[in-house]
Amino acid sequence: MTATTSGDSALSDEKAFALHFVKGHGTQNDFVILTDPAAHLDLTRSRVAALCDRQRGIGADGLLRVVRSAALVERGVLDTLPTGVAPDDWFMDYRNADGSIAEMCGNGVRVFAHHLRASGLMAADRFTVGSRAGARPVVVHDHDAVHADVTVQMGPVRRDGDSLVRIGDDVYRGVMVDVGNPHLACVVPDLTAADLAAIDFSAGVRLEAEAFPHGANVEIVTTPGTPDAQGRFPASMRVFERGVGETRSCGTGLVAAGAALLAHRGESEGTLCITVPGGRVEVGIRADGSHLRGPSMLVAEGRLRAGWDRPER
Ligand SMILES: N[C@@H](CCC[C@H](N)C(=O)O)C(=O)O
Repeated sequence: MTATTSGDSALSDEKAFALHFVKGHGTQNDFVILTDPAAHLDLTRSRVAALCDRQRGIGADGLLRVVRSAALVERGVLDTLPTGVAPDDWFMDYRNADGSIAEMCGNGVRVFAHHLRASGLMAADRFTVGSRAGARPVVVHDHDAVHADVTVQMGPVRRDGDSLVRIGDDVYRGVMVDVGNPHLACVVPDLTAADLAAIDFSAGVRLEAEAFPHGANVEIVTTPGTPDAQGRFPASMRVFERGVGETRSCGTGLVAAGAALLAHRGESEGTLCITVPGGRVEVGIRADGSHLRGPSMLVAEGRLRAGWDRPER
């Protein structure tokens, strides 16, 4: 998987003057969306990091490139199409705020699907979004130009044993969960909402390197409460994302937390309603897959100016 390097594809060339972007978020996990069907943009790590920087660029937790799946293979960005992804599917080419590539982004898929519907790139409410972790079927329950309610089928959830993370002087034990990307989901008995809010992520998180050779996202979660009228277990979560830092929500992290919460109850299937700093999302875990349902907002759009990524004079 390599980035394209041809001279006609730089984000800073004359074509970039007309490069349109949309800014959106899913429970305040925010993204810059660039529509680039034929994969002409050269998304180098430093350009993505500059664009996502909240001082130097537009600012976001991540970047979503809207691209035809086949184009990524033709341009050498992907070696082959991931499982279940068809050449004509729209592909969410996801990058973290530091410019690194991640396999999947659950909130990103919700916002991506909303953008496809709101922009007219997709005419149906049910379709499949390609990701590096494979095909992700979505349902856009309702939408307008700004708001949407979207369900994403998040695929299999694999629990891989236990590990720990150090945050400041505290040690949290958790379950290693693979949702296409790696997570350590720590359910902390007796943790109150106030305790959760008081956790200090400012010095980052320290994982066991042998458990996560490629790093991981870390979720700290309260134990599940009494089910609501729809039978959904409530819980609260904060997350520290690989390649980003603390974010106000993380869709794959919510699914990982859901699996860990159910395991904590001695169960393998169920539905949860998890509160994060940026809002509330429904998570369902079943033997044959998982889902994430929640809001998406598209809040702004604009154009990048040519030369935006050149150093200051
Ligand atoms: N915010 C995302 C996850 C994005 C990728 C993650 N930071 C990683 O590196 O795995 C989500 O909503 O799932």
